[in-house]
Amino acid sequence: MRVKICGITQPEQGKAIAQLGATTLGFICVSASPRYVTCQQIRAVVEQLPDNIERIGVFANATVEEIYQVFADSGLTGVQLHGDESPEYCLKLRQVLPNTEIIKALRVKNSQALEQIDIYTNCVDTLLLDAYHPQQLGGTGKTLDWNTLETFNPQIPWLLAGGLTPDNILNALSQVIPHGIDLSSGVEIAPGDKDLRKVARLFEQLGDGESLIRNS
Ligand SMILES: O=C(O)c1ccccc1NCC(=O)[C@H](O)[C@H](O)COP(=O)(O)O
Repeated sequence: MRVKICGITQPEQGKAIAQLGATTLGFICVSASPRYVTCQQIRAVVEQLPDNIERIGVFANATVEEIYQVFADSGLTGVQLHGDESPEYCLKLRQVLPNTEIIKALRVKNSQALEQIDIYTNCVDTLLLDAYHPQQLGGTGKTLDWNTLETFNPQIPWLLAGGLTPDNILNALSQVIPHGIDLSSGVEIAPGDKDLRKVARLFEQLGDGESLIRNS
């Protein structure tokens, strides 16, 4: 199973989290976030990582040109769109960054919100479902209603996000079958400062629950 730990800010923490088993690290490129990192900070983390670790830049309502510039300067392998980006915008970004994974995050307010997801399946590589929060775009620690996702089965891979922790991950994965998971505040001491003991416990839980994780 793909495991993305998001909101990495420190090189030693990025390296340790990759060693613990993360397949993917996320970097917040949204300046209003307390987890915001510059290209220089992303590069400092990337330099510590083995090549097989995916490195995703998280953007919200940025211009294609802004994303291109950060992408060129920081050693990212993919882009996560966490704002109100349209399918047309996603297609334009795909032209500008071919051979780059594009993840569209959708903040799910209710079960109707799931209906609009189909319009993205031809425009991006991966979907990410996050919890809705009226003021914040992400990293909120709020969980989705996993019951509403029991039959969710889009045509492209998807990641479950939103308030996941080492304590609730097996419960979530007993109800929902994503291709991967994404955690941020649930493995933190403070925004941007990851708690390596919590990350280690997450991987212990995932190891213990292997038989539950049907889509690994
Ligand atoms: O994490 C942020 O600060 C953030 C700010 C603006 C846009 C997106 C942001 N995070 C996106 C993520 O991928 C988080 O991992 C996701 O929202 C889950 O967060 P959490 O509920 O804390 O696990």
